This record gives sequence, C-alpha cells and structure tokens, in this order.
Amino acid sequence: MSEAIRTGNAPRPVGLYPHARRVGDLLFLSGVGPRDAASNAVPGNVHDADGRLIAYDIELQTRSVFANVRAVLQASGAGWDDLVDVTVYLTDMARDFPAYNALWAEYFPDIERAPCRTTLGIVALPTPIAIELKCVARLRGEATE
Ligand SMILES: N/C(=C\C=C\C(=O)O)C(=O)O
Repeated sequence: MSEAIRTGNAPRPVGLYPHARRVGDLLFLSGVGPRDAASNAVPGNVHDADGRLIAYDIELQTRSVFANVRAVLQASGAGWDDLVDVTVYLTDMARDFPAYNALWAEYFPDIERAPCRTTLGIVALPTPIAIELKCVARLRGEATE
C-alpha cells in the first residue's frame, strides 16, 4: 500500500505525478524545482521581449527549491530533518555549483543530521529551471523542522 501526496503549497506538477508518495515509513518526493507555488514563476528569471530566458539567479532558485521541498515534506507529515537522501540536478555545474554548495551548507549546517547528497550535471530540466531536487525522507510519526 502507498499513498499519493499532493499539496497546493508546492509548484503544480508538470505531468501526471504526485508531489510525493508515502510507502511505509519512507517518503519519496517527485523531482521538484524552484517555481513559485502561487505564481508558477521561477524566482530571479529574466526574459527578453520575445520571452526568451536571458538571465537567472542560482541563489534565488536554490532557496526556492529548498522552500518547495520543505512544503512537500510538511504536507506529508515530515520535516527538514527527516531528509535522508537528496539527488541534486544542475544544468550548469561549472557556473552554479559554488553558490548552490554554499547554500546547502547554510540549510544543512550539521553534518550529523544532513542527508546524503549526490549532485549531477545534466543537459536540461523542464520548465526551464537550473536546479531540481529528488528527495527521500523518513516518516517518524511527528513532523520536525
Ligand atoms: N518532476 C518533474 C518536473 C518538475 C519540474 C519543476 O518542478 O519545475 C518531471 O517532469 O518529472
């Protein structure tokens, strides 16, 4: 048995998939990016007159994607400290790794509690975004921050 989790506090899925799925005491999150849940805009993106993306801000995107992960965790009865494994996808490793890595340390300052992490550089992400997280968390019966 498993339970699909959906929430209005995280960006609308771009396909037919739930924000997360609870299986026993594990929680699997779908890949989530930095789109704002209310406006659907990517924070910091700058477009030209033809709508082409001409600039983006990896710090704003990283903070926003962390906020979206937190929203899905909370909707699932979990919290930030329940994350156990995070896969991070970046579309420009050379440009964006240093800023994202510094923010990671800000959001996960304690190595004893930080989740495992794997960071991959990939060609593209949908929507379009520069960072997406794929997370696994544990459910302990009470949400944590
Ligand atoms: N998880 C997927 C896309 C997420 C995009 C976003 O949050 O902006 C997918 O297509 O599988």
